[in-house]
Amino acid sequence: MSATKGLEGIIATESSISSIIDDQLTYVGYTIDDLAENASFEEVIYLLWNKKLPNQDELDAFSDDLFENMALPDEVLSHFKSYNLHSVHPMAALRTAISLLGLFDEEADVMDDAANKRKAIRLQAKVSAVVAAFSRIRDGLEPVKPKKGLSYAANFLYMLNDKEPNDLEEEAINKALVLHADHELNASTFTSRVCVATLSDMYSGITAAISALKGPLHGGANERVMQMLSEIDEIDNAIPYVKEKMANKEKIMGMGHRVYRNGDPRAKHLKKMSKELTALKDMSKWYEISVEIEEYIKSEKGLPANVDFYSASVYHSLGIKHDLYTPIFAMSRFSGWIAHILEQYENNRLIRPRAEYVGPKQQQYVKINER
Ligand SMILES: CC(=O)SCCNC(=O)CCNC(=O)[C@H](O)C(C)(C)COP(=O)(O)OP(=O)(O)OC[C@H]1O[C@@H](n2cnc3c(N)ncnc32)[C@H](O)[C@@H]1OP(=O)(O)O
Ligand SMILES: O=C([O-])CC(=O)C(=O)O
Repeated sequence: MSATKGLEGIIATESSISSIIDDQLTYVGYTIDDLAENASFEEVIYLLWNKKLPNQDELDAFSDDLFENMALPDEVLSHFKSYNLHSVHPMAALRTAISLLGLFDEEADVMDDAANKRKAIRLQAKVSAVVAAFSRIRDGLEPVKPKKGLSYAANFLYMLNDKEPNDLEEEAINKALVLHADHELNASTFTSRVCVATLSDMYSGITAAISALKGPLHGGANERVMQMLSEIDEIDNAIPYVKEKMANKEKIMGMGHRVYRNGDPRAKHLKKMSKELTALKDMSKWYEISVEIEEYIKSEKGLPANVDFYSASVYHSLGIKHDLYTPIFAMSRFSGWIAHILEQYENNRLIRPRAEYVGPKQQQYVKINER
């Protein structure tokens, strides 16, 4: 037995949700390019959970169901007033709030298909309200209730800003949500599957996944990309900055990928959006600095930009606080995690790989006073 570091290249499960083949990403067989150009996030959630696109009636009913389930229990809202929101990361707050929501869901531990589908809707609906409410309460503002008739993307911005977004802002968030929804067996999705393969409940699987997404090598990279862009600040500083980072063996956030070698197919959509939005908001320098870094790292290390790289300047141009970038990623990825949790339950077996033991052997216990 010998170990494969980071499980690189190991096929750990079968799945019919999303695939990455020859650097092409598909959800249930639809290319990400097709979906990014045409689909609403609600259609994508439906697709991932039902393995088919909804017709108009199905979409209307599904969207209504999401809307009806967005309200948060008062206890979840009031718990945000019980600690210093300025001293915790919103991903930690999200992790706790979702776990807390489970305590108010009478079906949390009911494991049949129908109950799991109802919990799926509740979780997907409420996550956007949790992220928006956290941000508003942190700013000393009252949470805003969702508005009937708005899309999932528009409702999130409405609950966040107490203002309906314009078409371009709604389109940008919708596209970002579509692009981040699922990604085969990434670290957080794998985490959720490992968790529920013990027949633990959906809230536990999602809470575990949030915990994995939070890390800077995964979803946490998008916030750090914006931190890097802010530190660089001027285009002339970009290359000296990344050269110094690389000389210190530090990673450049938003660059590189375990699976894609020639480029992440989602990045070009975010790059285009970043170009358009930053130009419109008179913030082109963030796009230009990003391009400078991308080209330099590509030529020096052969590493492509990943999905986190251009999402940073997109969210910045929408006026979103930097530490909400990873929670927005989570909002989208809830749909993929839930699809994988449902798929795991459908054909479950405990996930329990082996470790190659490399520690000392044949040791003899020595009494404490003789050590
Ligand atoms: C949604 C997502 O999760 S997308 C990924 C988000 N994460 C990031 O953007 C963080 C920055 N990127 C990284 O840390 C990595 O590229 C990962 C974690 C995404 C993939 O990691 P791995 O597949 O394990 O690649 P690994 O870390 O082994 O890198 C291979 C080589 O490329 C280098 N490398 C990889 N990514 C980077 C980077 N971002 N900056 C500089 N060098 C890098 C490594 O130093 C290593 O070089 P070496 O062979 O000379 O030692
Ligand atoms: O697949 C991965 O390893 C990381 C990633 O891009 C994602 O989760 O979207």
